[in-house]
Amino acid sequence: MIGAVGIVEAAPAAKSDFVTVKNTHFARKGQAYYIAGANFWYGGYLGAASGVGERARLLKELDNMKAIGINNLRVLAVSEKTEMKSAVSPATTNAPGQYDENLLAGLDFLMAEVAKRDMTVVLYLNNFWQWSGGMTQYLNWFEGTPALDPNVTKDYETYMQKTAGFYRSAAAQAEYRKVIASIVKRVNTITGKPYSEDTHILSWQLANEPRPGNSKATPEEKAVYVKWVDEVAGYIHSLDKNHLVSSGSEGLAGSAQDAQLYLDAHRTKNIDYLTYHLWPKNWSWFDSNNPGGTWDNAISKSRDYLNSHIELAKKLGKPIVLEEFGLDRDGPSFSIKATTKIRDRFYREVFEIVSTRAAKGDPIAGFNFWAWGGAGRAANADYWWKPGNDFVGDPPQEEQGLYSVFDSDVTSLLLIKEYADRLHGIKR
Ligand SMILES: O=C1NC[C@H](CO)[C@@H](O)[C@@H]1O
Repeated sequence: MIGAVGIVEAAPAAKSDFVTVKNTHFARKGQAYYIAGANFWYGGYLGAASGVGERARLLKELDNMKAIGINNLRVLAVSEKTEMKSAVSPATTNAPGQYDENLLAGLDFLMAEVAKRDMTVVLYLNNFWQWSGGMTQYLNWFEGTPALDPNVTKDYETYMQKTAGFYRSAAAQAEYRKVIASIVKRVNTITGKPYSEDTHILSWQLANEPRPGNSKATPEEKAVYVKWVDEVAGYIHSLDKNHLVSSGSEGLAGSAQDAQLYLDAHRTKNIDYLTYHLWPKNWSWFDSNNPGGTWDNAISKSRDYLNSHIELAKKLGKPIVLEEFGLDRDGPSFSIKATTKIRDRFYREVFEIVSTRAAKGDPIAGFNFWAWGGAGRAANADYWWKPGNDFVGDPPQEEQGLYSVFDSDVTSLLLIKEYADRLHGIKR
């Protein structure tokens, strides 16, 4: 198309080129679209032109993921500078209104390379946890409360209750919306394409694992959370008519075990599909020091969690994506030399349920395992991350090697490919 000044401009993408929801499934380019995805939180960091950027590594990681059928990446789009040791540095937001263009251009580079491989990306715009600064850092900026690091306080209940105060802070919400607008309305500096026109973005996601409060969240806290999800998702849709919006919820584990709350928070027309996460070890269903004695309990609860959330999606008539799940290496060990027999068995159990129910036509739209470690390697004997170290699938608040799938984990990669192929083969 010749523009007014004779510059050839790309014709706007057809609506069908974007991922859309068709009844209880995703559709893309006239076909049913299933996600065989990876969590790749640091993808934009690797894309930076300097500093933490490692563009050669990024291209290799994308090619290796593509080669095993991974078609979707879940990526951290925004991080906040913080004093907390458990958080990644640098950050895309150095202070309210001060954004790191080098890092944000890294996301541009990632999106340009994702497009070349015809992959899609879910971009999350905040974090309920501290490993990227997140909501607790917003509260430090705008309410003067300390940025809480549960790795230091060892008190998750207090952390969750305080962090949910983010939803009620007008000043924090105003900056959060400013950041959202700066990303959603961003023009990719590599491709020249507005993000709102990028058909390789599958959805904007409110945050990583937003929770209403702690396990004893009050009715008032739950109501604030439901209103926040609806209003922020509506705000994103007001900025971008093309893309889907999701919450980033873990499901019941992130909804104070309250199914009604999970349904109420995702009923709004502003939330296009449901998300859920599955963490048997984090939720104490599985003890990796006693795998034989806890496997049956873990897998039974996991199967129930996997299936019951698909039933909740049916209730709302929306697709659902299992966008996080993981288990640690045999031993347990953080070492890349440790085998992954138990994790592979768990992955297969998860993949079987997801792929079987997707093939049956149930509203499960796919998976993203947590998380792609690829060529990254832990740098320190204690397995903790320090600035300058490789990024791996485990963010800085966890040992580097805890849940990562590395490029040398051949049995895991073959398993992922087997089920990616199965999902890609579903015709609807
Ligand atoms: O979003 C998340 N869910 C679980 C991961 C592993 O514990 C964690 O690293 C991340 O905060």
